[in-house]
Amino acid sequence: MLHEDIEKVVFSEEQIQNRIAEMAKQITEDYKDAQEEIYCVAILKGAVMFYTDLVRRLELPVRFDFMIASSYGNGTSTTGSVKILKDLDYDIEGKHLIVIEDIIDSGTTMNYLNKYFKERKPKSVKLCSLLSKPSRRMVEVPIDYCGFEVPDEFLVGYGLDYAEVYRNLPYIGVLKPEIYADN
Ligand SMILES: O=P(O)(O)OC[C@H]1O[C@H](OP(=O)(O)OP(=O)(O)O)[C@H](O)[C@@H]1O
Ligand code: HPA
Repeated sequence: MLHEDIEKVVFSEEQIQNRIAEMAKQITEDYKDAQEEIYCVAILKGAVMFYTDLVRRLELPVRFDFMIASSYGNGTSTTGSVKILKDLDYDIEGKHLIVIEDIIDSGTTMNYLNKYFKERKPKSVKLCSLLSKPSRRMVEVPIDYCGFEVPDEFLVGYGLDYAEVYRNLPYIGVLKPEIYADN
């Protein structure tokens, strides 16, 4: 039903947590002289697990904000159109922004959101993504902090869903082929 649907584990819970600790150390170091709050924006829903694990390890004054963006529907490839279902709560003009994503795949979502953020004139914007799938990229998206590069496989777990299921797995894996409705 849940674990039984997984063909293989790609990143274990331990591998994910170890990498997040390294990323948090790097970000803490990079912003240690900022002397202002860092606005950490999660792009939900996928980034929920990564966000909470990462920010609790940042030794910096952080402000939480959340956007909900969606473009995948129930399939395994982007629809190409990004819907913002929830906007930022704060005015980010003149602020340091770190955008926190679970995965950059085709790049469509972040390409769209980058333009949106830049129009709001933050002091700086950096992108932090746990995963990057470079072989699927349709638009270039610079990633400042990347956890792991992954091959061209549809991944689930640790926030990543297939048709809204499997987000609560503590590891990242690949589903058995018979699970996909579009197979
Ligand atoms: O680089 P891309 O091809 O745009 O793919 C990346 C985006 O896809 C996923 O979101 P999704 O639209 O599935 O919404 P979700 O976060 O609610 O799962 C993921 O969380 C990223 O935001
Ligand atoms: O591999 C993926 N898995 C789940 N959601 C995604 N959104 C973009 N790529 C993926």
